[in-house]
Amino acid sequence: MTKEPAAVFEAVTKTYGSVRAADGVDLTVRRGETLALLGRNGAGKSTAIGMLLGLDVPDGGRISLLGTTPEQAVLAGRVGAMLQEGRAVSRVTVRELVGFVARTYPRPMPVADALALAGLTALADRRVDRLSGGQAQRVRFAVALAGNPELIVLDEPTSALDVEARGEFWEAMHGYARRGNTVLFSTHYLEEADSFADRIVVLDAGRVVADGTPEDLKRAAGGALVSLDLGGAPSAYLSGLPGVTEVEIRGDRARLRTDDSDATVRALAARDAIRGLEVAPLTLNDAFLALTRARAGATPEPEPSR
Ligand SMILES: Nc1ncnc2c1ncn2[C@@H]1O[C@H](COP(=O)(O)OP(=O)(O)OP(=O)(O)O)[C@@H](O)[C@H]1O
Repeated sequence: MTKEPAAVFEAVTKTYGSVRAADGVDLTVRRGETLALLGRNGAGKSTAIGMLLGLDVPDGGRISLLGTTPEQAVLAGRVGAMLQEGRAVSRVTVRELVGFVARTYPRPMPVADALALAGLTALADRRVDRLSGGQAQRVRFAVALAGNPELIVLDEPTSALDVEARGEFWEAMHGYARRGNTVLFSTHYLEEADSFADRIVVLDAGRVVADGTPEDLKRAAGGALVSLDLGGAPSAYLSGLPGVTEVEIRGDRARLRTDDSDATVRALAARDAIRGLEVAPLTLNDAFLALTRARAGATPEPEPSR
């Protein structure tokens, strides 16, 4: 197998009217990794995926896919995709549908392999319009596998699935990834990115704001959360306590982000300010919020009443 990266974005920009949907995206997707593109609604995930697949053209910068152009890679069946919408045809069986798509590619995957990888062997003779939502999604996965792709691109693949169907879907995807293939998926679900990706790239307002393993992201956003009841006492001093990087007051409760929770708690104790104390490690959700909130110019989520 050639050694070029699975995909490379270089200074990619895309503007829709006044919206910068891609604002200088630089990203290299390595072969064999499972990478999550994580971001809020409108962060630019679908735009990046559309350009990667050659469905949309960047205004500036360059994208290469498997060492060639997106168009060439897609035509050769080297890339499979599952995009957000897409209605299954009716009346044909699962096997017929996957076989039909496979025949349109130069070097297809054997249909039995695609069905097995998607966990559909037992459903091969079922009509595609008589499947549950989770099974129908796995059929779309089998269709994406039909060309025997080296890379598969999934735009929010599990957004409509329940927890069990989601688990089955990811099990199928892991079988494909274990063959040394590359998976790029977008998601809003932090837990999904955490559980299934080797690497998470956070997009915000068309920019890459973080890139690393889930653990890297938690570390980059810093430490722990210390929360306590204020008991009516003033709160201005909290931001000056050792380790504290961010203070949030909700009602009578203060939430402190700290990169040295021991020092913060000692300082609180010295002021006799420990009431209802809780110390919790930073979750991926906290890390994500901190990363997307910290961007200059980013629109913050509306905060509940302060
Ligand atoms: N064809 C288009 N015409 C105009 N604006 C667009 C178009 N496509 C995307 N946008 C805008 O570009 C921005 C990025 O959209 P995009 O769909 O890439 O985000 P996303 O991260 O995929 O969001 P979601 O999670 O909601 O799918 C948004 O502000 C969106 O409204």
